[in-house]
Amino acid sequence: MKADERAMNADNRIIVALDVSSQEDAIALLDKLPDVSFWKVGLELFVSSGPGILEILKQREKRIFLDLKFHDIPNTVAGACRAAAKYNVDLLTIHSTCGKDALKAAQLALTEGAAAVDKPSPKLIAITLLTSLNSRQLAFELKIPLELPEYALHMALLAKETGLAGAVCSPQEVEQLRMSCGDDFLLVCPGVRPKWADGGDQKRSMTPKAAVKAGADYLVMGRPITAAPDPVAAFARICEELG
Ligand SMILES: O=C(O)c1cc(=O)[nH]c(=O)n1[C@@H]1O[C@H](COP(=O)(O)O)[C@@H](O)[C@H]1O
Repeated sequence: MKADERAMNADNRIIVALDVSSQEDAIALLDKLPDVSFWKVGLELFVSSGPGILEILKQREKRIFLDLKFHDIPNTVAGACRAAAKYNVDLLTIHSTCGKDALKAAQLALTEGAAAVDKPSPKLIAITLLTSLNSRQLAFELKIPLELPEYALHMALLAKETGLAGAVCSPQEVEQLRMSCGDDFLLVCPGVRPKWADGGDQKRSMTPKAAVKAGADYLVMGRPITAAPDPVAAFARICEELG
């Protein structure tokens, strides 16, 4: 995505996470927030209610981020990507820590899978380091000897070198990743928190405005909107803060 495309409306930049456990609850959120144009279907909803929600989102002409965070051997992630291609979603996730062979196999299978069903290929984006982890956990639980920013950059570059379309990173690393990965590399940031929202389990947060200023193409937000007492007002307030 080029810089001019990045200068889009605030509400087009926000991807709202449909982190609910049933299709009925998901539809209730879609009904409540008709102005949201980009939705994320993640593990909770996909595992509990299957792919039906994707068809519903398509019927409503919404863009879809299918966040299944694949993490497996090359043959398995390739099979999963080939199968996911038929859903005709916009974004799909895989962990960079699968390694280059798996990332390459996944990208190739996704492209082939999309061509086989005559659909555009979803953009495959790689998780660098989950936003729920901090540098202490990286060092002492995961035993990664690199500093956190260096590790996140390394994971993003692995994805870029393998031909993936972009990466998922915390807003705290997005400026550095943007500088190193260039303007054509899609950078999607979860772990975004307005000042007035609860941080929850997110450890490397920034405000929506700061994240965009630092170079994020898209912001992924769930609870600050969906668990707010008034989700419509929360979404409107975030759009207003983004300017
Ligand atoms: O891939 C993701 O979207 C993701 C990656 C990551 O590192 N951290 C992260 O929070 N996410 C997702 O972003 C969403 C954040 O939700 P909230 O914390 O409720 O805003 C959740 O659906 C997470 O699964």
